[in-house]
Amino acid sequence: MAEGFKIDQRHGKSRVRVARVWRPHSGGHVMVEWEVDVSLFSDCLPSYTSDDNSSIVATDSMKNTVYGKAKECTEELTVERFALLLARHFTTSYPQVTGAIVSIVEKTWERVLIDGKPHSHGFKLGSELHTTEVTMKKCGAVNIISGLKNLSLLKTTQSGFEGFVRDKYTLLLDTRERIVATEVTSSWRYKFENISQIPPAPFCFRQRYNEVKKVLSDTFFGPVDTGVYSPSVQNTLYLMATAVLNRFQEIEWVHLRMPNLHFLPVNMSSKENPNMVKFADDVYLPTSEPHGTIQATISRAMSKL
Ligand SMILES: O=c1[nH]c(=O)c2[nH]c(=O)[nH]c2[nH]1
Repeated sequence: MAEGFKIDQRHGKSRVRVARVWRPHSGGHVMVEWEVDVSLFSDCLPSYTSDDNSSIVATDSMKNTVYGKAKECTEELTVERFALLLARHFTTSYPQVTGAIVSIVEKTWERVLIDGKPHSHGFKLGSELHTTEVTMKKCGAVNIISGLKNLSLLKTTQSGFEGFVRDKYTLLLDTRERIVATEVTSSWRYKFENISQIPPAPFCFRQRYNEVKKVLSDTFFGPVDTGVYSPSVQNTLYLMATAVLNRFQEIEWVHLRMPNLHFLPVNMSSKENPNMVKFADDVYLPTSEPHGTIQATISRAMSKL
């Protein structure tokens, strides 16, 4: 590189919003809403060091490609497969592009049920987001990460926190009875390392996403009648992540970020009315700030063989 500098660079288009509707003759409409980020590793150093833009793939063209490819996809597909398709396109179409990162966030438009019957073209927005980040090199090496955001979970009992460090700054009392609430952000890596290893249908990334979400929330809650006691968010996070790894062999690691959204006991009193509100596991002050944040990445230990 000229002038004794090194440069590490990529360029792309962020927050390309696209919705795609499929209208099969046989049944109800299918629709998705995506926000796509594309970032390309490409040999275009002269554009940084001079006025030579001749090797730049314009970010405007990247945006147009998102819409062009959405149009060309005549069959419903998942965010993972759309990200793979875009990454493959960019890394094979331009000699100077050596790699691509395509990230997509999908909103959950769910088919409406009216009196238990699925509506043919009516959808309502769920709160969770399905995310993916596909990194691909020209040779077809891939890294596929999927995830979810905004999965809000709460238990009114079967949670406590005791035995933690006590020093002069500690005010929190030990408890075996509290509300635990969180908004889970998770990501997990599929072990497929080359596009040739990605299983064709019936393997479905959306189905796997739904199954992972179910394993995470079922583990958080425990059995319907009895629940399961949580001694800390840390322990619950660990059980959630390991349940996913035990269930799905094609998942290599799971990252979980779980804010501890505190519901504080309400006690209110005055001299005249010392017991106006005396906390008896009934009245809480929900808070979002400040909150604890517990996060970990859990993977399988390497076999000692
Ligand atoms: O489950 C918890 N983990 C903590 O690390 C922590 N810290 C705290 O103040 N409350 C809690 N609860």
